[in-house]
Amino acid sequence: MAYGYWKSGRGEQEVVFNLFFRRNPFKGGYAIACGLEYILDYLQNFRLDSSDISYLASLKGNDGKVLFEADFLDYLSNLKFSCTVDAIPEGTVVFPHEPLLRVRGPIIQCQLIETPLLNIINFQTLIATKASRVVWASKGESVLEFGLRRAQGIDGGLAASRAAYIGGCDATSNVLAGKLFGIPVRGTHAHSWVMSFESELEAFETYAEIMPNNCVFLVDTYDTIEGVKNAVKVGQKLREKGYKLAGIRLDSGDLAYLSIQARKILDEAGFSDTVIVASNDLDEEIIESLKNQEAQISVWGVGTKLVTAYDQPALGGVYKISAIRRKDGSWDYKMKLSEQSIKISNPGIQQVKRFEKNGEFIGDMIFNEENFTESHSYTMIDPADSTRFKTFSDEKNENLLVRVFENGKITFQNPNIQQIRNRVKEQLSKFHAGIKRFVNPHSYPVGLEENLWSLKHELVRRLRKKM
Ligand SMILES: Nc1ncnc2c1ncn2[C@@H]1O[C@H](COP(=O)(O)OP(=O)(O)OP(=O)(O)O)[C@@H](O)[C@H]1O
Ligand SMILES: O=P(O)(O)OC[C@H]1O[C@H](OP(=O)(O)OP(=O)(O)O)[C@H](O)[C@@H]1O
Ligand SMILES: O=C(O)c1cccnc1
Repeated sequence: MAYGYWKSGRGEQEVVFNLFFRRNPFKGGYAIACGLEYILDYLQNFRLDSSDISYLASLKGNDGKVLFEADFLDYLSNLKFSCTVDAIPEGTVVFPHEPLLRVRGPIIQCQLIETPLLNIINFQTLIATKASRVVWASKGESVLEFGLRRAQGIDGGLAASRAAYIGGCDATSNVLAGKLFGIPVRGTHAHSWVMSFESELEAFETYAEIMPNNCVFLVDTYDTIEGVKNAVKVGQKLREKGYKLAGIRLDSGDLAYLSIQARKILDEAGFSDTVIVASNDLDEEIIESLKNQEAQISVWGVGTKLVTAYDQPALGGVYKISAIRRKDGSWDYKMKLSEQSIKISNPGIQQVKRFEKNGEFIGDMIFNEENFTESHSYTMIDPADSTRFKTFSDEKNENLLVRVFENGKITFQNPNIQQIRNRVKEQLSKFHAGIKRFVNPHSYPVGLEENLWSLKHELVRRLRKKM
């Protein structure tokens, strides 16, 4: 496509693209925007070096001839990224059809970055959302991300650890993620530690001698209840030396039943401060169920199902063109038609206003920034049902998209990972709890500002007539 735009003399034509998703992941009521930091890094380093150009020069078409002419490759080797990018900051709660990113600039450049942008945002947004659900299920108890061993490759594992921390996990067992992103690292020990000794007791005792301050014993290698008793024996020795038995970990069997039994044994031996960690294919639904069963677990180790987003392995984010600059300087608004109304994209230079009343978010309005004036009162229409509308008068509001890249430079100070994680917490606390429930969540109102709604319907009529 880039070659086509260049060859037809349209490569520099100014356009606007929006990146958005159409459905909340996990049949949930929201998503958490994540991945902007990677995007800014990518855009800042965007270039094709000589090895890229040589590779492209070697590509042949179906006729066996060289695919790209030398002048085009020359153009590519001199290409500097000059688009203007607006984005919703990481850690913001977002909803279907809201542009998470808006890219404006020469069509060749906007197009070349489509796949990287989608790759980064789709994955990290998905994992941050999954993490926030797992954390919601844990009701404020600690969630440790244990996913690297089953993550989608090393780079996927790294990005997943970052997104999981942003989504609300407290720490990761991925030490590289700790080093690179400043995420706290935590972990216990594996069955192999126990199995490498003659007995479980000897394994725990040796561990306690070496790391008396970090004893969380995995008790299920042979028999969980016997394992808890062994942990208590070592705990008593630790106590005599002035240390504490920090915890035990359950990794198999009925986690509700075993945690209740383990709690009794620990309490009776005076270890009421010793925490019970659980792991084993946990996700938000199992955690919710275990809590309903009054499981005595206070730290949750969650791996595979979190970092692979097991029940929905991809967010369906897309990148659609929504405006093209005409020669006379005006915008020609664009949209994609579809038989399915959910797939009809929105036209315009889109921005999102989030309204707030008494500390609670009450609705988001997508509007066309061109020909838009700030006022006291706004009306938005439900895109799925034009008879439903919502009016906002004098309510506090905020435009969600901010300028992050302009004239080849980053123009936005991305907050540090801690601040992004705090933003998630703060944002989630301002939405009605109904959007967070797992079954049939409440649908938060997101509408089209009335002029954008009219523009969209006028365009649909015109496009359908043309066909
Ligand atoms: N009380 C419970 N209620 C709901 N789910 C549970 C409960 N206890 C454990 N689970 C979950 O059920 C699944 C049990 O997995 P599985 O059948 O592999 O059993 P296991 O005891 O782990 O066996 P193995 O010893 O082979 O690991 C896990 O996802 C676990 O988190
Ligand atoms: O279940 P997840 O959510 O992915 O959490 C991480 C899992 O990885 C480990 O299991 P593994 O079977 O690899 O055993 P190990 O502890 O003996 O290494 C750990 O014991 C957890 O069960
Ligand atoms: O217990 C742990 O620390 C652990 C287990 C599996 C994966 N990561 C960490």
